[in-house]
Amino acid sequence: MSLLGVNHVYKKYDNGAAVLQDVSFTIEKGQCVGLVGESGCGKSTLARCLLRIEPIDEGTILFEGIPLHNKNERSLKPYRKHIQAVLQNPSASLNPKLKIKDSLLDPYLQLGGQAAMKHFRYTNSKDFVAQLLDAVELPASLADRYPHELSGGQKQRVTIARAISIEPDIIILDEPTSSLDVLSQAAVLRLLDALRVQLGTSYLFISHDLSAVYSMSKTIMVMRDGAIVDRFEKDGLFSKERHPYTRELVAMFD
Ligand SMILES: Nc1ncnc2c1ncn2[C@@H]1O[C@H](COP(=O)(O)OP(=O)(O)OP(=O)(O)O)[C@@H](O)[C@H]1O
Repeated sequence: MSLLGVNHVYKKYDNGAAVLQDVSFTIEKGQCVGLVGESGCGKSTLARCLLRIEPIDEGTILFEGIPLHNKNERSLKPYRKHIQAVLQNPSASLNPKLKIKDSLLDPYLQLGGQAAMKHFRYTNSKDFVAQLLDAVELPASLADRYPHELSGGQKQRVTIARAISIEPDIIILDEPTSSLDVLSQAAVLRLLDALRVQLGTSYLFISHDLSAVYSMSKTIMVMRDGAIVDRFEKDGLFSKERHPYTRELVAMFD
């Protein structure tokens, strides 16, 4: 059984335009599935639907075979531990009034300090924060700073540390590097890849940047106007069988 199963999902906003159209895919344990498409095609809407920030109109979203799409906030709560997110803008994801250590502790404390851990060990809060900062290659001394005292790349590492702190099964990465400079982008992608291998986490890696998706993902899906128009294993990117739209993206990539 797949870790995440998305089946025939449709979504419209109140203004009526169809944003997601018959979207289906699966994610297996430890796998990175990439989703590429141009601005406005519906990528972030899909992320918000998977995170249940937005409801879907039709279809199913299953975690290990259990439907999530029809659960209310209360019955969804146990599943929040399994699916975390890292979004485009780290400044918006971190509470400016909280020190880094408090932001890092927040997901664990929200679970009532009950998260079952395989890789991190909670002995005390200081040590736990140090383990998390170390996992994202940041010095423990950043724990007492506020977000505005960190660079963009450091802030995004903190949001990654927050996401992995409760050892979720899946992380939805929605344009996680697009607000960073080129060097920080490459470093954050390398870090994410290493963490996937080390922690066995699965990713849905969403980006408009085909080269970033290509570097991270084993399976790649191409979205256009809310529909998945092509999907293939990474090795098949340059195949003649690719959808004409994928070939357009590849031509830009060259
Ligand atoms: N809350 C909303 N209400 C109405 N329409 C929306 C809303 N959010 C997004 N849309 C529309 O849905 C479509 C898809 O937007 P979405 O943000 O999912 O695209 P995207 O592929 O993530 O784009 P980008 O890469 O620019 O973030 C767009 O036409 C957008 O204008």
